[in-house]
Amino acid sequence: MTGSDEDDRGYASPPCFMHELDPACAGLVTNAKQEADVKRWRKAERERLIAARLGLSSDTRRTYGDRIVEALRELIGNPAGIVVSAYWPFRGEPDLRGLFEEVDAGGGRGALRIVVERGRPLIFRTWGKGEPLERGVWNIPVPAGGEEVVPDIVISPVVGFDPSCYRLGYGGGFFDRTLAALPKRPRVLGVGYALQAIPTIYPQPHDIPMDVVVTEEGVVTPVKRPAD
Ligand SMILES: Nc1nc2c(c(=O)[nH]1)N(C=O)[C@@H](CNc1ccc(C(=O)N[C@@H](CCC(=O)O)C(=O)O)cc1)CN2
Ligand SMILES: Nc1ncnc2c1ncn2[C@@H]1O[C@H](COP(=O)(O)OP(=O)(O)OP(=O)(O)O)[C@@H](O)[C@H]1O
Repeated sequence: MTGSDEDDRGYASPPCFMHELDPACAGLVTNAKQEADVKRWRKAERERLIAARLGLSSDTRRTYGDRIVEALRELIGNPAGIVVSAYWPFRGEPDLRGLFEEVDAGGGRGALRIVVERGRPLIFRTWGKGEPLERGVWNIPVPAGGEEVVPDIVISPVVGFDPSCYRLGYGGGFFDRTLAALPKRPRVLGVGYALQAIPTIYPQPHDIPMDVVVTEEGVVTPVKRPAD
C-alpha cells in the first residue's frame, strides 16, 4: 500500500510515549530491569564465592574457624541470660559449634535457625550440645525439640559481604525477611572468611546491613553510608 498516511510519516517504528508516563511508573520499568540484573549478578557471584570457600582445605577452614570463634567470644561478652543464635555449618561455612557449649556454660541459651517454608521468615529454637536434631529443609539439621525464642544475638554466615556489612546469602531472602519480622532487632554478627569480601553486593531496598562481620583477619565494622 504505497502512498498511505503511514508511509508519509517516515518513522521506522511507532513513537515512544515514555515521556507521557507517570515518572514513578517509568521508574518502575528501570527498577525492574535493575532488579533482574542484580539477581543475575548475585547468582553468579554466589557460585564463585561458594566455590572459593570450598577450595580452602579443611585444615585451613578449621584454623580460620577457631580464630573467628575467638573474636566472637569477645564480641558476645558475658552470655548470661541472653539467647545467641548460631547455625549448623554447611557448604564450607566456618564451624562455630563449640560456641553452643560456651554460651550454655556461661548461663545463656544457644539457638538454631529453622526454615519453616520458602518465602517465610526463619524461626529460632533453643538447642544445646547433645540434644536431638532432625533433618530440616535442604537437609540442614534443626532441633527436634527446643523452645521457640527471639535471639538477642544472631550469628549469620555469609556467602559474601561488602564494606558496609551488607550480606550476600544463598538467595532465599531468609535473613532480611527474618530481621524485618522480628519484634526486636537483634545484634547481628556476620561471619565468613576474608576471601568472601567483595566491593559491593549492590544493596537493594530489602537488604539490611549487619552490625559487624568477623573473619579470620579480624572484625570489619561498616563504613558510613551516604544515607547515615
Ligand atoms: N548453616 C546455615 N543455615 C541456614 C542458613 C545459612 O545461611 N547457613 N540460612 C540463612 O538464611 C537459612 C537457609 N538458607 C538457604 C537459602 C537458600 C538455599 C538454597 O539452596 N537455595 C537454592 C537457590 C535459591 C535461589 O537462588 O532462588 C540453591 O542454592 O539451589 C539454601 C539455604 C537457614 N539456615
Ligand atoms: N523482607 C523481604 N520481603 C519480601 N521479599 C524479600 C525480603 N527480603 C528478601 N526478599 C526477596 O528474597 C529474594 C532473595 O533475596 P537476597 O538476594 O537478599 O537473598 P540472600 O540474602 O542472598 O539469601 P539468604 O538470606 O536466604 O541467605 C529477593 O528476590 C528478594 O526480593
